Amino acid sequence: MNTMKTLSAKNAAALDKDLMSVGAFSIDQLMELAGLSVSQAVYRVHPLNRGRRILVACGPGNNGGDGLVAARHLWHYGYKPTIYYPKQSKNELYQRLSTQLKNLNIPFTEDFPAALKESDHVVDAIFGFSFSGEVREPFPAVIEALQATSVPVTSVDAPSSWNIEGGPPSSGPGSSFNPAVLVSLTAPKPLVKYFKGRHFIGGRFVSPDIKKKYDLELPEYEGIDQVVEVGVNGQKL
Ligand SMILES: NC(=O)C1=CN([C@@H]2O[C@H](COP(=O)(O)OP(=O)(O)OC[C@H]3O[C@@H](n4cnc5c(N)ncnc54)[C@H](O)[C@@H]3O)[C@@H](O)[C@H]2O)[C@@H](O)CC1
Ligand SMILES: [K+]
Repeated sequence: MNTMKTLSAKNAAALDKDLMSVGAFSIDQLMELAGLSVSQAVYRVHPLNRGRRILVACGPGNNGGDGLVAARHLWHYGYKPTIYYPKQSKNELYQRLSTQLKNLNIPFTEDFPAALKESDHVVDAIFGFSFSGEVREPFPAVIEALQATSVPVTSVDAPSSWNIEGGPPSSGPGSSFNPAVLVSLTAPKPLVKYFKGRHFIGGRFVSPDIKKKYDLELPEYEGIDQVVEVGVNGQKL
């Protein structure tokens, strides 16, 4: 069993606020580091020779922003990302992240099933720690497609549709969704105990004070790495 200490949805949100107040980080900085971590995890599990076509599914919040950042880094590594971003935020930060991708001629698609058929790997950046309730439109069909596909999926912070504390929903979209890879940002959320697959921690921005305040148990990052692989199939590495 994975016995790592976890961070509840409520504490994850409080920690995020602390990073941006006492921590003096801007959201852009945190998102850049989160997205960079995700891109490094994808490079580890899916090196270029396994296929370059990466479909990045982005939701309406910061989890989606992490996906937009990851897509840009993946392009620079030599991948061919495609973005599915059906609920685009009007917030200036997201508009700039989208423009950065368009400046690299990275395509945006509205047809998720067709794009999935043409992909070698998927980044699930739809929902993170602020997800709650039942999946609303237009995402139920997307979650259904993710759980049915044989294309490997890397989920950012949470498998989208899973309850942050309770894991996969008991029925409906997501009830049999098991991504191959999970990148927990800052620290794992309680849902990790239901996750089977390769588990990474990313988001290398925690100070000793924050680590102490939230009683975090964080792995040692090596050298210049932005991710640490901590478990596979529920077993600690
Ligand atoms: N401190 C950290 O660890 C950091 C976390 N970041 C990311 O930020 C995420 C949290 O971001 P947010 O708080 O913006 O929230 P999320 O991106 O988790 O999701 C919120 C969005 O999803 C929508 N939503 C919620 N429940 C829904 C449902 N049932 N059906 C349809 N839509 C639903 C909300 O209306 C909102 O637009 C984290 O999971 C992580 O990916 C990074 O960007 C920055 C640093
Ligand atoms: K996600």
